[in-house]
Amino acid sequence: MQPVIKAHDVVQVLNKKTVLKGINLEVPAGEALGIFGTRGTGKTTLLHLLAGIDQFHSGRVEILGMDIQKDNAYKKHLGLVTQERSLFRELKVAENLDFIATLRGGSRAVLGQLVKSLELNPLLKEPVSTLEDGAYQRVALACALLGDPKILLADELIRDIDFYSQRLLLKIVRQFLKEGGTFVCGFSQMDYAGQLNRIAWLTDGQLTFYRPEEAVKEWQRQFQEINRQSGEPHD
Ligand SMILES: Nc1ncnc2c1ncn2[C@@H]1O[C@H](COP(=O)(O)OP(=O)(O)OP(=O)(O)O)[C@@H](O)[C@H]1O
Repeated sequence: MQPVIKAHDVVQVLNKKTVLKGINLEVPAGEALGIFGTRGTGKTTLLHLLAGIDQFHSGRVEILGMDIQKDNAYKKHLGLVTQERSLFRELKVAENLDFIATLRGGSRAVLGQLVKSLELNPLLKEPVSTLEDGAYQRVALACALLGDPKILLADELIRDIDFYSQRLLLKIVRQFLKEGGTFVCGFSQMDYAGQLNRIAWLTDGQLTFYRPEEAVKEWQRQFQEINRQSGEPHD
């Protein structure tokens, strides 16, 4: 079967710095792929390029069989949760949801279902600017899933938020995957690797692929190596 996302030799240069140095990636339908990397390795850069927010320097990306530099139609099948808050801050939660549902052709039934499953009812009248991080991420995920996307891209979906919101968000992502969706997320805390099918580890502008348990082992190995070099105890 044709991968839903395919990147070939993608290079991105930002401010004269080559951030991505030849990304090759194939994501099959239904996969939960994590793009892992420490701070500033280029996870957001890669996700923004897949989402069509930023043009890239060279290479080729196909999403749902479309060359994204030539055909924009793939965007209606994407949902995106950005790392920076990108909803309308001064609008209420309900107004954000209504606006995005209208823009993306999301049905009232889907909107109602997302409000229920992400437990947004108590938040509907709140301005987005007042939400704490976990509540904000629940609204952001609802907005991304309006319009029934086939692919969900998310940047640090559950980092540094309350445990209850984390569990709700992961539950909805699992449901999205069960219904045939494809999930690609950037993350920087290896604790979440077990939620994913495969890890694409971004180092020095290139990806290395691991099974989640292998990635965890490699992370522990690197951690111990750093401790060893700095004279700290191993465990
Ligand atoms: N618009 C830009 N102009 C110039 N440099 C940029 C730009 N955006 C990002 N960078 C640089 O590109 C590199 C990768 O940044 P990016 O935000 O993609 O990393 P990241 O892995 O998502 O980091 P974090 O975990 O901190 O979010 C960093 O060195 C960053 O400073």
